[in-house]
Amino acid sequence: MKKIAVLTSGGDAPGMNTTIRAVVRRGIFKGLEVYGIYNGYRGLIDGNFVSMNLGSVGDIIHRGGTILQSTRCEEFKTVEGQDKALTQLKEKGIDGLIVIGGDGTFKGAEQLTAQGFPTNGIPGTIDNDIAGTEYTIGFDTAVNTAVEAIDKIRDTAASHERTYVVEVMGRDAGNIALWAGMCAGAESIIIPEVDYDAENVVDRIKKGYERGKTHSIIVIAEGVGKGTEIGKVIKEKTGFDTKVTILGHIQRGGAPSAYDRMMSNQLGAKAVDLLIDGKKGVMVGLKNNQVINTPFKEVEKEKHKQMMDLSTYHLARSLSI
Ligand SMILES: Nc1ncnc2c1ncn2[C@@H]1O[C@H](COP(=O)(O)OP(=O)(O)OP(=O)(O)O)[C@@H](O)[C@H]1O
Ligand SMILES: O=P(O)(O)OC[C@H]1O[C@](O)(CO)[C@@H](O)[C@@H]1O
Ligand SMILES: [Mg+2]
Repeated sequence: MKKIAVLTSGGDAPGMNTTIRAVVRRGIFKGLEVYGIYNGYRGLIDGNFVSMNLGSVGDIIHRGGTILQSTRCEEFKTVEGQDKALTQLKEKGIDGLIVIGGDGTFKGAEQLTAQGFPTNGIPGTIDNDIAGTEYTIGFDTAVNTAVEAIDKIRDTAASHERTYVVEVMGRDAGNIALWAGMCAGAESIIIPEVDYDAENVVDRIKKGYERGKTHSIIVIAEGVGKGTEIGKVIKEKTGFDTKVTILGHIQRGGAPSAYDRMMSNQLGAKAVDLLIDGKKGVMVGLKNNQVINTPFKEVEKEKHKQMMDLSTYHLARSLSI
């Protein structure tokens, strides 16, 4: 292994830059040449490669976003697209690839691996929805952003005796909603992993007002449906002044938290070390506080929904009566 390349793909996540830095610096430390690929799989197909040195990743450890840019690339899902990518890697003399992204990104990496190109993955997505790891880079920062926002909403909600529905990100997973809802003391948390019971949500709001609460906060994961629809139902059924706030992409930006930076460094370096040791076709991850690796095939097979530990959800409910 002499030359490796790194790319970021799918939705960006705080910590991607720290991870790029870790990959580049660990690679150089281990005597490798390291290339960056711009725009994820799009840049891989187009041959948009750049040579990276120690200075290329200076002053990015604390920055949100990704200096390599990220895209969603439909062409890469086709055999023709993957062939073009493999030709580029061959022409540039690259021996190994590291992809930073989410579940979709690893499906792509699995294809490259199946076609014989050594590829490893690092989980980078705010959703924390990847099987084979208990943590994905960016989740902690996103949750903290959501909690900070909900704390602010609570101030104004209390002043005006309002009910707020706050929609947070999570395409198919309720992890951000669960953590942010629990940490911000939401009355109800609505996530795709648990059947939505509108009557129960309304009931909890009414009971809260009856015992003198001045506000209610309902956190909903976007994967369940539109917060605006739920807001309408709550308003109709309670008669309370109900507002809806969609936090949106604010959750994807900002400086990575210390925890995200630590994970970026640990997982980034491990992905490089594994390639050097000849271990390929795996995603690095965290289990029981240990850095582990899981074959892409298994990452795909396991369903994240079945992995979610719902004890946290039930605990949150018991604390928000
Ligand atoms: N089945 C597949 N085969 C080949 N490539 C794929 C496949 N699925 C996804 N990809 C590639 O990975 C890219 C990123 O996937 P996707 O848009 O699902 O984001 P992700 O990696 O899951 O990240 P996030 O969910 O955090 O946004 C896609 O645009 C596509 O190029
Ligand atoms: O930025 P885009 O392409 O609209 O993607 C939004 C999606 O990406 C994520 O932020 C990360 O997967 C999801 O929570 C969200 O559904
Ligand atoms: Mg995904």
